[in-house]
Amino acid sequence: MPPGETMIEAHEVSKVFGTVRALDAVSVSARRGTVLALLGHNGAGKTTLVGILTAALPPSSGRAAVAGFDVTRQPREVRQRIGLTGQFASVDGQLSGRDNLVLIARLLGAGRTAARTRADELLELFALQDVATRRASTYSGGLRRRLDLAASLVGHPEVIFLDEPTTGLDPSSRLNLWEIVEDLVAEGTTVLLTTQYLEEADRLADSIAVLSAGSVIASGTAAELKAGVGQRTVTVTLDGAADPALALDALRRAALEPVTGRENGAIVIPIAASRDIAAVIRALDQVGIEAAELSFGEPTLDDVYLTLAARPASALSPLSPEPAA
Ligand SMILES: Nc1ncnc2c1ncn2[C@@H]1O[C@H](COP(=O)(O)OP(=O)(O)OP(=O)(O)O)[C@@H](O)[C@H]1O
Repeated sequence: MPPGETMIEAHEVSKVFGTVRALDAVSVSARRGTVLALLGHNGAGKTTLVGILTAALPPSSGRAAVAGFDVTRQPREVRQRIGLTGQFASVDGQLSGRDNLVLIARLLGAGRTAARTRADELLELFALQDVATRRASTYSGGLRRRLDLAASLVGHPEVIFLDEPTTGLDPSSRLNLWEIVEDLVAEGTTVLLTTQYLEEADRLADSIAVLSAGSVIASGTAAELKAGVGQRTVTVTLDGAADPALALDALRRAALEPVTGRENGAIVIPIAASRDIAAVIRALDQVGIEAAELSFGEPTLDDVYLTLAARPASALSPLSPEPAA
């Protein structure tokens, strides 16, 4: 399959459990070698969508395909091409890390020698050699996640589903896992990631879909989402001798809209473009004020999330068009 091929696609997928509409006409897609992140509070529908895309759960309506195979009509082909981690973990705590990987390779049909070779490759890739013969139940959280991810890769999947891969990990284990995911993606693996950590989506995801009560309420790149709700700002801290009123006046004359910030009387200036940073400095310079400190603030995904969460459900609409399938 050539690069750029759509590897994950859900088109108007709905799922109804009795009276609960867990998913309502959800459309998402991801191209080969990219990361799609699903964000959403508990109960938003992330697990249900992952269940449908992994051919574990039939959709009530709509269609979904993974690696070009329809999840309803070709579930076997789909399952052969995917790896699952997280809430779907298949690691047996009573077995060593190595025996887990060998067992999975054998279950996937590899011969004894090939299974051992694959296990050793993965132990090396995930730096698990030193603990390879220890029971998995004795592993730390970080080691367990690495083994879990290694287990999902035994069959060389084209698409992997990472369900909250770093929840509960310390910062260095989290970073380590992010680097592994980035390497896999660089080699062409496609990743669907569910996460509660906006920083994780920001770092790893090429595109993000925000789910709320079964609907996609926003989608796009992290930058697009931030531009949709966030506001870039310049924050200026004056030194004690400078007159804040004079500074505010000068900034207003430069067609800027400064507000006095909450901390240390700092002045916060919303800006539309990078050139406005220069306008801030020029305006202050013209009245002989030098900023003691000047910082530039990008909206964060947290801003996006908080803004979306604050909107009444009736006002929710996608911030940007769905990425083309
Ligand atoms: N088998 C089921 N039967 C009935 N309702 C279900 C079933 N599975 C999920 N739901 C409901 O569907 C909605 C979406 O659940 P889902 O587990 O997909 O959300 P989620 O975003 O994955 O949440 P979490 O982060 O808690 O796993 C919830 O209201 C949930 O209670």
